[in-house]
Amino acid sequence: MSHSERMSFETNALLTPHETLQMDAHMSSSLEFLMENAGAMVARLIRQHFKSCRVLVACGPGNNGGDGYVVARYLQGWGWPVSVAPWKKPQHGSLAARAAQEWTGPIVAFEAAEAMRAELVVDAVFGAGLSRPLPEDVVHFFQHVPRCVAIDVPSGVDGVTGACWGEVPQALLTVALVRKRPGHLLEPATGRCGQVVCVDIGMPEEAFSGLKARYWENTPSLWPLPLQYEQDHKYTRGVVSLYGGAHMPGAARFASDSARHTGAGLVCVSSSEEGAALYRTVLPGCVVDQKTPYDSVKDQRRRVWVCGPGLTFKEVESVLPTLLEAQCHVIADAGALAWADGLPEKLRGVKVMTPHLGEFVRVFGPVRTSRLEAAQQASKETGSVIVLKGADTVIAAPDGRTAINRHATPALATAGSGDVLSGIIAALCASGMPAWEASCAAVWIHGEAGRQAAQAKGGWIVAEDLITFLGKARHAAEKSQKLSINR
Ligand SMILES: NC(=O)C1=CN([C@@H]2O[C@H](COP(=O)(O)OP(=O)(O)OC[C@H]3O[C@@H](n4cnc5c(N)ncnc54)[C@H](OP(=O)(O)O)[C@@H]3O)[C@@H](O)[C@H]2O)[C@@H](O)CC1
Ligand SMILES: Nc1ncnc2c1ncn2[C@@H]1O[C@H](COP(=O)(O)OP(=O)(O)O)[C@@H](O)[C@H]1O
Ligand SMILES: [K+]
Repeated sequence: MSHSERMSFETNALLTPHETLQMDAHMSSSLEFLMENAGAMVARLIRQHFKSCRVLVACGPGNNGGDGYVVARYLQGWGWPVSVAPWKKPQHGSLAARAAQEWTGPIVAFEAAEAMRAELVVDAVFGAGLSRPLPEDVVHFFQHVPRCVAIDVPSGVDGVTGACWGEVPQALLTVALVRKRPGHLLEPATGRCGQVVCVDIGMPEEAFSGLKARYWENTPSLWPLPLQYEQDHKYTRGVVSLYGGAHMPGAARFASDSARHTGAGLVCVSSSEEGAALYRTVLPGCVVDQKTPYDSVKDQRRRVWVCGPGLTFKEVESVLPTLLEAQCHVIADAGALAWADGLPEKLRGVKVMTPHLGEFVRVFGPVRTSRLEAAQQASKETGSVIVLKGADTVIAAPDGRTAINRHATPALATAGSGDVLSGIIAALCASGMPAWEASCAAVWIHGEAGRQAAQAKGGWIVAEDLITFLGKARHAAEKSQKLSINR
């Protein structure tokens, strides 16, 4: 197995059900051993999280159900009162059927009355590969469950998109096997999973051979940040440019301050005569000029641009086409996205787009699949990195790599927070990071700054607070990277 293959399935890689099936096919002779380990690990976690109580294990006909029978056997072995409720029996001769045969304890009907009698229900009905609506009797059963622990996912969760095939069980704890799945990190599934704990079931390394990770949880090990060197000067750190609008200077201010606080060597702001006078006063740390976009792009150091925060349609119209023609690295947000209302081709050549869902729909039309797939599709079609913002921000690259970020806080839901993000992305692009890595890193640093600011300020912050924590947030990412290298 090559180094890059091993790296690509590091612990922050996310496994799709399809990849799991490929692994299982590769490991067919060890599946019984893996199921035994999976069941044992889930049982151990239950013992860690709960006191001995009446447990009902709800088992489906597939391998998820097979894991359930093993859990039941372990808990019973430790003296817990356990029953199993099979939704449907496993197919004769299957792996799950063998696990079921080894269960010699009580078997009860799969019905709501049994669910109500239990103090804890283990959901081993369906795993993450379910691709049709939950059967009604399963929904009805779980409506009467007091406390629930789910194996793999709560039954009915789509392991890739995080969509729910109907009313899925509400788990307190979800046990992911081998690696988390994208769906564990995406709404609405995240809200149904409770705490997600990933367990090692002894999957051998060769099971990953031939597989290439495409999904990752956004963590600092995904994107090495450039270091500071003795010989650094402002131009080696990178220059960020932006066009400052004459009507909403706050947005340009947030983006430019954020770029500076994240480490950009220099931030240049071009504006109209009226705007430039204002920006000279409010942005003393930036170089402010009245150059036309046409003249600005002649300066080869000014390759990275934020376009959109605080700009009107007319202002975008007067700037963005010139930047794209000059093949500048453009981070398009806010006004630039509104300018492309229903016409994503107007943004062709943009390196990174940072829409929230409303802006995304405005540019690309209604989301008919899932947010995840829609972002991936839009990225593939436009050739831009799409940062689809939200509590579960999706960062999709045109080549299919997709990161999901949960390193954030609801404290970020404050006006100007998006402008801050575009400034961070620009600073990291200007430092030489490729667009997808820069975007992932920026989203993480943004989330970290939000968390630190919220902690310092008692939970309620504004965009200005966020900016003051960006240096510390970048440092936290660097520290985490050093730790993972030394591990
Ligand atoms: N490598 C790993 O990570 C390991 C993973 N392991 C475990 O494997 C689990 C995945 O197992 P799995 O592939 O058998 O899927 P799972 O969901 O159990 O069963 C699907 C079955 O349900 C049936 N079915 C579905 N919907 C239905 C409906 N509406 N009405 C009727 N039937 C319906 C469906 O029928 P079919 O679609 O064929 O008609 C099929 O028979 C995973 O979650 C994890 O717990 C471990 O064992 C160790 C190693
Ligand atoms: N509930 C939340 N949890 C985590 N992050 C959030 C939440 N709400 C908003 N954010 C983040 O805050 C930022 C808001 O951006 P945006 O909506 O563009 O704000 P604005 O346009 O006012 O600057 C995004 O990065 C988004 O991911
Ligand atoms: K399940």
